Amino acid sequence: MLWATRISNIRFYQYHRPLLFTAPHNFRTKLNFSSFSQPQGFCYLDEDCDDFLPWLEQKAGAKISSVLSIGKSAFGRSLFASKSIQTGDCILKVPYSVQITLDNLLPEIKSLLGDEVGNIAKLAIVILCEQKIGQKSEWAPYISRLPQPGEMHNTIFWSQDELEMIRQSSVYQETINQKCQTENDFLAIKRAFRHDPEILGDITYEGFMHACSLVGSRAWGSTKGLSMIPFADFLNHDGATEAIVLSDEDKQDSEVIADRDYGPGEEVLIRYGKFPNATLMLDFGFSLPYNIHDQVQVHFNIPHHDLLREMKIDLLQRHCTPPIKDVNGFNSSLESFTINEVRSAKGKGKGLPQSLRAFARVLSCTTPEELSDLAKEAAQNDGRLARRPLSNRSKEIWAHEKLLLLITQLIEKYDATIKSLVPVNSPPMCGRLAVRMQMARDLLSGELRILKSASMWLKSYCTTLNTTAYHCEDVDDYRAIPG
Ligand SMILES: C[S@@+](CC[C@H](N)C(=O)[O-])C[C@H]1O[C@@H](n2cnc3c(N)ncnc32)[C@H](O)[C@@H]1O
Repeated sequence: MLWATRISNIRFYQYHRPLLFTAPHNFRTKLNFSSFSQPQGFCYLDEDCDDFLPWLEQKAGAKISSVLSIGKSAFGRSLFASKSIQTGDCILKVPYSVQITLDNLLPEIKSLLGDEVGNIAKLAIVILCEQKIGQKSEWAPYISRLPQPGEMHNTIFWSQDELEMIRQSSVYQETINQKCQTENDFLAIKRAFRHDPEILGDITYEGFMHACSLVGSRAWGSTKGLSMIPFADFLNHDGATEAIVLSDEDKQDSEVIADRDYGPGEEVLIRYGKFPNATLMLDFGFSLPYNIHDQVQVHFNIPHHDLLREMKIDLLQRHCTPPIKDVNGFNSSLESFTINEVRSAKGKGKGLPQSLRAFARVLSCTTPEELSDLAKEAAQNDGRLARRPLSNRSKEIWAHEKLLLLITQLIEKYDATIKSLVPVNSPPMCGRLAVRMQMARDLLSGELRILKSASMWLKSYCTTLNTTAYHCEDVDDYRAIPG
């Protein structure tokens, strides 16, 4: 599903859709298995799916799983242990031959679609073609089990009023970008099929958007491209687990290895990726109440009234390393910065991204000489700009107080928005709105938590600068995370 590069910068965005990510099979040796069992959801077998695994195994001509059953969870279908599972057991193997990939695109359709149509859209067309032929489709038992539009909460389906709840977060803009991309793909497909109306001539934008969201939330990306992996895609997500979907090129299958023991009836979860709630909401239509991978995007501008604005922009651009990508491929570029939870306010541990602090130091310069000193210092070191504390204490304090002010303002806005969200149990709240409001609350409180941790760190740093003798080499070990 997600190898995620999320749009993170309104000015510099390019559209990369996250997809579930399969790791190569030998990745299993690196997993750090925990062996204790935690109680999880109980299994309510999904009788509608009794025939699903036998059908898929017959199609594959191979055993896929003898320890998992499809059941009902609080979040749609899910897989549950049907017998005891031990840490390290292979719990399912889905051969490539029963996965849906771009190879399933009919040649007459493939030849009509150019490169302007993305792979998610192309795989969505495969799904739409199979939906169109209904029970005659060789994939009917799978296609008929996919969630219906009304069951999905990806932010692309949210109304403008619902989106207003998350305007504060970067996911708002990302949703608009994703809608644009889907519209562009739809128009390109309509153009491609205009002379052959019998091929999906009746395709609607709503149907296409639904199919794209199904692919985005259930397809895995690997070296062999994008694939929908029936049965494995009934597994729900837990951001803390180590179990992921692995690809075995030699055996030509996708596998999952248990990262802990499970008792019969326990829900088995995997990790789709180390995704913050913003990504989970955009691409999967859910959020976690407490997400350890949460992060927040902040935007910082050089004011137009700054007399050195052009010089500063020029300097930053000359020293701008290629956008740093974190583990999920998120960008941290010139004026948009990704902040992860800052673990310690006491000088040790991870601090704010260095790129953000560097930006603030450049901003603090008031003469061309100061800017040129920063450029010289960068040339004498590793080439990166303003990574060391400024030699002038007041400027170093000013730069960090400026950041603190920005973060404090954001905290106030987040606080106000969260307070404006009506408690979920206050009637009359319809089901769909209640779910989306809770997602908005999870998202904003997670981002607020990150901002508060950054604020604590900055306050502590400024206090240190104000209260101790200033030797910029000493504060240099007040660690910041690379970025
Ligand atoms: C790969 S599918 C998993 C199977 C899905 N539950 C079903 O009914 O087919 C991914 C979807 O499951 C749901 N989901 C997975 N993990 C979840 C979680 N931890 N909390 C809420 N919803 C979850 C979301 O709707 C997501 O888009």
